[in-house]
Amino acid sequence: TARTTVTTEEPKSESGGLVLIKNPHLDTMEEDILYHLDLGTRTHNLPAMFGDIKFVCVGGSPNRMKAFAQFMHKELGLEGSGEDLADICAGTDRYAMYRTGPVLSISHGMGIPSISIMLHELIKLLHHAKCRDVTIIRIGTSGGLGIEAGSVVITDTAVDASFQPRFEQVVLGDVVVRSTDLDRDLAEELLACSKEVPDFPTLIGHTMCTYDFYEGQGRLDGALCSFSSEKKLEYLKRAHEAGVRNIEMESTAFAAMCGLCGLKAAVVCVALLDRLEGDQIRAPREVLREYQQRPQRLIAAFIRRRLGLHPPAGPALPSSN
Ligand SMILES: O=P(O)(O)O[C@@H]1C[C@H](O)[C@@H](CO)O1
Ligand SMILES: O=c1cc[nH]c(=O)[nH]1
Repeated sequence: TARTTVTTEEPKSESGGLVLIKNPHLDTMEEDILYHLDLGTRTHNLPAMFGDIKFVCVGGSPNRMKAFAQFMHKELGLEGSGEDLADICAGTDRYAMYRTGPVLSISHGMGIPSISIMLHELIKLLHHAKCRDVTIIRIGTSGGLGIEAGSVVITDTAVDASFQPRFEQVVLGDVVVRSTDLDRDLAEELLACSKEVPDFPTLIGHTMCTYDFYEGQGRLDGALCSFSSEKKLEYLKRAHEAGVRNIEMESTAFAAMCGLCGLKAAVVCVALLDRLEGDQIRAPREVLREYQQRPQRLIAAFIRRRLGLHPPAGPALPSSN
């Protein structure tokens, strides 16, 4: 078990747009194998493959991230249908990665351990590839808190299950605490872009990140539950009063790791339900599929705007994700 709590207030040094790697050991390595991505510095020319990437989008499901890359391909007006985009990480089934134009789309699986492994390797990839001025966005799903199902939440602050803006990682037996600040200007820019996709509500709020979908998010419907429905509601209402508008399972680790490495980061998640009204996700699959597309449509509008591709093209997303 962990012994001490060490609070790190590591300053964000000026990176000149480059990705900051805070690991002196990396410089001494002759080769870096990005094992879970099936990529490496000896086996792949990472600057040639990825050097011009400007937008990285991550999300839990491999199919969602493939659908997003295909959608972006069309939105950017690139040649071909985009249906044949290849999985760059096809040699491993841990994560899936697609690129189209300056956009990289990668899956991260469920929960902090899974996204954290992916981010270590992705951030090193961006560093080895000498990428500059990269914006990274998590496009996900979540449980809403006091908001209508289908609403999209842009996170201003990622908080833990005690509503604190921190991410705790056990390192050599000590608990290391890292800040979970996200880029305020980016969140406001995304909110402004949401005016271009007016058919669903978009708001800014705190996002609570938990280590579990069931007990960890105060659900009564898991295999284990040791609390009453009153206690659950009391907890969720306290979260709401603290500014939490949605709950998911990756945002604190994502915010902490990207922030320390100098990446401008945002979290944009759709709410699949209002947790003040229930625990089970009852919406039909078709409805859930359309909900999942909402953050993708918002981010497409944002990327198009950043690239000067205005006004939005607006073709429908494929029905798969
Ligand atoms: O990336 P997604 O939207 O899949 O992430 C949320 C948080 C958990 O990973 C998962 C739980 O259903 O959904
Ligand atoms: O309630 C929910 C829905 C999606 N993802 C979560 O983590 N929680």
